[in-house]
Amino acid sequence: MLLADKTVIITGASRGIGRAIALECARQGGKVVIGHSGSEPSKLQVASLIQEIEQAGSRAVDVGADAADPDTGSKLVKAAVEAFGSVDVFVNNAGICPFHAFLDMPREVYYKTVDTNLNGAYFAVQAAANQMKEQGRGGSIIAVSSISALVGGAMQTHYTPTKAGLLSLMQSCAIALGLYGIRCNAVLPGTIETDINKDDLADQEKRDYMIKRTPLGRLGEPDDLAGPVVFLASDMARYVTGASLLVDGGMFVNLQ
Ligand SMILES: NC(=O)C1=CN([C@@H]2O[C@H](COP(=O)(O)OP(=O)(O)OC[C@H]3O[C@@H](n4cnc5c(N)ncnc54)[C@H](OP(=O)(O)O)[C@@H]3O)[C@@H](O)[C@H]2O)C=CC1
Ligand SMILES: C[C@H](O)[C@@H]1OC(=O)[C@H](O)[C@@H]1O
Repeated sequence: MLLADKTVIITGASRGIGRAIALECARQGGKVVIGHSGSEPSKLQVASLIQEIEQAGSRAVDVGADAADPDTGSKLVKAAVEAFGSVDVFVNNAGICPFHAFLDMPREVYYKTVDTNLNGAYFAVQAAANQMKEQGRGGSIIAVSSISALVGGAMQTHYTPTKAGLLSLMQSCAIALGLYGIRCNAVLPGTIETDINKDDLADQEKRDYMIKRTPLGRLGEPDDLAGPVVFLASDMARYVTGASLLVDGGMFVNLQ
């Protein structure tokens, strides 16, 4: 098992990509801290996820706290240390993408998106890194960025800068934390079918267009991210830091 004896914190793990990552980490022997918003629906989703993780033979605890809050990272780290004694892997995954046009972007939508996706992540990565430094045996930090770190979207002008920001944060942290054996990498998903784009992909024309742009001929599933994240989390990736891995079925390189 690739993550035996490791404690993994994953933000936004109640559903979608984060949930798939949490389950695979557990299957690989990792003990899991599940971050989520703390809303009533998320509590139910997390309860069923913890059951699945236990059935897979591992253990999990959850922390319901707003990813936008700069104190949430410390709460996740505290929960990990209390429950399992360490933090070995931190996956920053929580995110929102409320599609909206640029010219009349409401300030509150802009700030909420940047706070949730990037500002909270900055302090969460900092909290995880400080814990890993204290433990003295390195660690792995992974940000779920996006193909949108590299390309634009007319309805995502508030969102794409957060994904570029996460990619850049991992690159700079790889330099800042290499000294402590802490590796920092980013995964860049393409279009993965989850709640975040349910409404957008309900438009059949848009859906067909996104599939047509993808050389592998289908949209992504949350589980498509699980393997790449587990690899980066594991010691198999021991010399990989500052890297970014597109997980997009080939969409990015498909110009013509
Ligand atoms: N789906 C896609 O095509 C792509 C997604 N991504 C990125 O992947 C990540 C996961 O997205 P995805 O799984 O698709 O989306 P989902 O909407 O399915 O899941 C989002 C997750 O983030 C959590 N979350 C959202 N807001 C907050 C908050 N304020 N505080 C705490 N947790 C919060 C949710 O928790 P709760 O259930 O409690 O609300 C949920 O667990 C995001 O960062 C997204 O940008 C990147 C590229 C493509
Ligand atoms: C939410 C979008 O469908 C999704 O988010 C991303 O980061 C991808 O680039 C897609 O646009």
